[in-house]
Order: sequence, then structure tokens, then C-alpha cells
Amino acid sequence: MRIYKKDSCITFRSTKSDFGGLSNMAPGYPIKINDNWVKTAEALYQALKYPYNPEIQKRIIFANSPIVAKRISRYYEKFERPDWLNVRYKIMKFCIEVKLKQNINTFSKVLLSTDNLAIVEYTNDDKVWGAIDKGEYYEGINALGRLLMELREKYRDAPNGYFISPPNIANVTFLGIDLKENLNYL
Ligand SMILES: Nc1nc(O)c(N)c(N[C@@H]2O[C@H](COP(=O)(O)O)[C@@H](O)[C@H]2O)n1
Repeated sequence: MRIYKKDSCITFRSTKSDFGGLSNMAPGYPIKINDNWVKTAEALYQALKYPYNPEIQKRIIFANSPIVAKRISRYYEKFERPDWLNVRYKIMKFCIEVKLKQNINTFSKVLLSTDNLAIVEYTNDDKVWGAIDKGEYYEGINALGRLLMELREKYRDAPNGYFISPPNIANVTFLGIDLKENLNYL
């Protein structure tokens, strides 16, 4: 669990706020995977919970909004890959890396606009991906904020040499295509 003093971090929550582009729910950062457009990083992340079920993946990525994509995903929870809790951080890292790779000008601008401040996803109740309000500070694992900070450093260190690779885990499959073998989305 981490503590973030309010005066030394930037937060995001609503996709319409100043740093809203950092949210996985933010529109305007589409991702193309092997001829299939995925509207948000959230939809890609949710779809990758179901590598063995392309039909569920399609329902998720064709959802009208990322919130609905997440809701549909939750509905099919019992079909989630069994190792999901062990691989979810690597999958999330991959999703935001691809988001940056394919939206390099726009997303890098939002990311770099955070300077060196801590990035925190402020939530009401999700102390895993974000952090909750504790008065003068936020408290949570803030996994998404931390992955975004890592990504910011990686990109800032080598803006012209920003390369990514698929996660080093089994079964990263999207609509029947193994993303570790077919790399044309990179
Ligand atoms: N719908 C929603 N409301 C919030 O307040 C949130 N903080 C989030 N978080 C995002 O949901 C994703 C994680 O989903 P799982 O719980 O692992 O299915 C991730 O993108 C969080 O940033 N969502």
C-alpha cells in the first residue's frame, strides 16, 4: 500500500478532467490489433482476460463504451483465464504500452505533462488499481498510476527508441491470434 500526499501528486478520475487521457477509459486513443479496432485500453485489457473465448472478446470490444465493456467482462467472469490475478499487471502494462505506441503524439503529451509528479488514479473503492481519499493524502496500491509512471520514464529516457514487446506470459491471444507470434500491432 502506498501513501500519496495530495500536494505532490496529480490525480485522474473523470476522462474529461485535465489528466483524463491517462485513464484507460479515455476515448481518443484507439488501438488496432491485427485489423481490429479497439476503442480504449480498457476494452483491450478486459478482452485479454478471455484468451480462450473470442466470442466474449468480441462482445467486449464492440461494447458502446469502456464502462459497458467492463460490465460485460464482469458478466463472464467465470470464463476468465485461471491465472488472471497473477498476470493482470503484465497485461495492463502491455495495454498502456500499446496505447502509447499507437497514439504516440497525443498520449505522450498527456503523460509528459505530469512532469515528475506521482500519478494516482483516484477512486472511491479500488485500492488495487487506484487509491482512495484519506483527507490529506491518497492511499492505495495505485497499480495503474505506478505503471503509468514507469511508462513515462521509459518514454522520456528514449523518446525516439521507444520499443515494446508482448508480455512474457502464455496465452496472450486476441480473437484467435497469438499476440506473441503476430507482432504487426507493434
Ligand atoms: N469502472 C471503474 N470505476 C472506477 O472507479 C475505477 N477505478 C475503475 N478502474 C479501472 O478498471 C480497470 C480494472 O478492472 P478490473 O477490476 O481489473 O476488472 C482498470 O482500468 C482500472 O483503472 N473502473
